Amino acid sequence: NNFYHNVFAFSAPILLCLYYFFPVCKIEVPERLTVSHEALIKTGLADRCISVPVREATDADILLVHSEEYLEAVKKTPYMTLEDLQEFTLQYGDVYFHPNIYHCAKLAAGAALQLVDSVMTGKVRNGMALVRPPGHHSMRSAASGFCVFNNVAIAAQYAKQQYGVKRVLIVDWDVHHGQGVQYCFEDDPSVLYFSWHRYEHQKFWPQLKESDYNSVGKEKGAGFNINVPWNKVGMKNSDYLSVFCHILLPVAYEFSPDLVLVCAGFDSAIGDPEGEMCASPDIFAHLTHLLMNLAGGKLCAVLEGGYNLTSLPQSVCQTVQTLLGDPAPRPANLDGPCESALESLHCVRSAHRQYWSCLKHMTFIFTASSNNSLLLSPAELPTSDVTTKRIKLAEEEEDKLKKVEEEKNAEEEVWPEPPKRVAPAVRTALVLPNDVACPDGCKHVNTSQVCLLVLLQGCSDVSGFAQAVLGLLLPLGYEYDPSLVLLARTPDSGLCDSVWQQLTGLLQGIAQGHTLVLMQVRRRRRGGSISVYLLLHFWGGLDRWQVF
Ligand SMILES: CC(O)(O)CCCCCNCCCN
Ligand SMILES: [Zn+2]
Repeated sequence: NNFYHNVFAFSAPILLCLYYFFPVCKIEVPERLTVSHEALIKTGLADRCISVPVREATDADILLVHSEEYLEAVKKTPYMTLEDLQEFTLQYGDVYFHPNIYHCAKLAAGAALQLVDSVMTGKVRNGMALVRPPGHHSMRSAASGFCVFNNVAIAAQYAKQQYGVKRVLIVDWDVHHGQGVQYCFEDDPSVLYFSWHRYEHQKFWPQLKESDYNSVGKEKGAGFNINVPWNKVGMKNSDYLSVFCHILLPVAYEFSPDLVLVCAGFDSAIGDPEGEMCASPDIFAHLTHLLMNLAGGKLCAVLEGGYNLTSLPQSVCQTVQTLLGDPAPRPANLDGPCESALESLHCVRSAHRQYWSCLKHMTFIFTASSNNSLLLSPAELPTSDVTTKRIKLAEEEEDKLKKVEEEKNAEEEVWPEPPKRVAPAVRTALVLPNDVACPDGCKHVNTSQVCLLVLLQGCSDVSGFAQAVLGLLLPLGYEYDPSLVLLARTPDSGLCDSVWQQLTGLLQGIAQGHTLVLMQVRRRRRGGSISVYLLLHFWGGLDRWQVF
C-alpha cells in the first residue's frame, strides 16, 4: 500500500502534466480492438478463422508511400521529450503522438501486408486486419486524423510490387474521406479508389474541396478516383446499397481488379459519434458479399475508424461472418435512397460517365418527389446548374431541419441486434439427371432447399451485365426481398460462364443465400458439364453439395 501510495502521489503531477500536454483522444481508444476481438471470440467466428502473425512494416514497405524525411521524423518520436513530442504533433491535424505510436503504426501497416501475403499466396481466400492506428488519412509527408502510416495505400503498392498485381480496387466505406489514399493514387490508373464520406458541402472534417464528387483523379488517373459525398447525416442501408448497385459495382466490374482492399471503417454505422449515420451493422454483410465476387474473391479488409463500442463489434462480426462464406441476413428496412443520396449519386455518375462505359448508357432522372425505390428511373442527368440550385434548396431545407436533427441525435441511438445468421452444415443441393455422374465429393441426401427468381436473358458482356444485373436485378431483388431464389439457365441463354458465375455469386446476397440453380447442361466427354463443375468450384468446393 505504502509503495502504491507513494508512487501515485509522485506520479500524479506527471500524469496531470501529461494530460495538459497531451489531450487524450476520447474516441480512438484501445477498447475498439478489445471489444471487437472479444465479439469475434464470443460469436465463435474467431475459431473459424486462422490468425496471421503480425510483423513490423520495414522502412522499404513504408517508403512505398511515404517520404524519407517523414519516416525519419516519425522514427525520432520514441526518443522525444514531452515538449518535442507536443511540438511534433501540433504540425499535423487531429493526430495524437505517443512515444509508442511509431511501433504501433509499423505493426498496423505490417499486419495489412501480412494479410496481403496470406491472400496473394492462397493461404487464405480473404481476411480482415484489426489494427490501430488507422491509416487512410495519412499522406506522403504528413500524419492526419489519427493516422500515421497509410496502411491500405502501402498494402496496394506492396501487392503491385511483390505480386505483380495489375489492378487494385480500394473501397473506403469509412465515414471520413481517405484523402491520403486519394492523393497517393490520383494519377495512377492501376488503383481505383472509391470513397463515400460525410461531407455536408465541405462543412465536415477534413473539409476539403477535393473530397467532392468532381475530384475524379488526374492525368492518367482521371476516372480512377470516385468520391461520393454524403451532404446529410442519417444515411441508411438503402442509400449505401444504391451507391453500390448504381456506381461502385458497375465500375468495379468494368475495372476488373486482381485484388480488392477495403478501408473498413465502421464509423459509417448507426450510433457512431463521428458519422451520425443510420445504417445498421448487418449492411456490412451485404457490402462485403457484393465485393467478394470480384478479383476471384481475393479481398483484404483493414480496420480504419469506428467509435461506437456497440455497433463497431457488431459490424466487424457481420463483415467477418460474410468473409467466412455465411449468407447475409435479410437487409433491414430497405425503403429507397433519400433525396440527398440520389443527388450525390447523380452528380458522381455525371462526373464519371465519360470514363466508364457502364455509366455512359444508363441515364437517370432526379425525381422531384423523393424516390422510394432502390431502382432509379432513366432520363437526362441534371446539368450542373440544376444541381447547384438543388444544393441551394437542400441547404435551405437542411438549415430548417437542423434543429430537428439535433434533437433526434440528442437521444441515445438504439437499434436491434443483428439477426442470427445460421448456415446449415451442408450448404448446397445439386439436382442432377439420373444418368449424369455425381461429381466426386458430393453425397446423396434427401433434404432440399428450393428458391424462386426469373433470370434475365442476354447480358453476356460487362455493360449488359452491369445494366441488367447490377442496375436492375440486384436492387430489385434486394427491394423485393424474396425468401427464395431460383436461377434457370438454358444452353441458348447467351450467358457466358464467367457472367453466369458472377450472377450466382451476387444473387446469394439475397434470400439469405437460399438459391436453387436449374441448368440444362451441355454434355462433357465424361458426362456432367463444364458449367456444373464451374459452379461447384465457385460455390466453395464440392464438399458442401447435396446431390439428388
Ligand atoms: C480513421 C478515421 O477516418 O475514422 C479517423 C477520423 C479522424 C476524425 C478527426 N475528427 C476531427 C474532429 C474535429 N473536431
Ligand atoms: Zn472515419
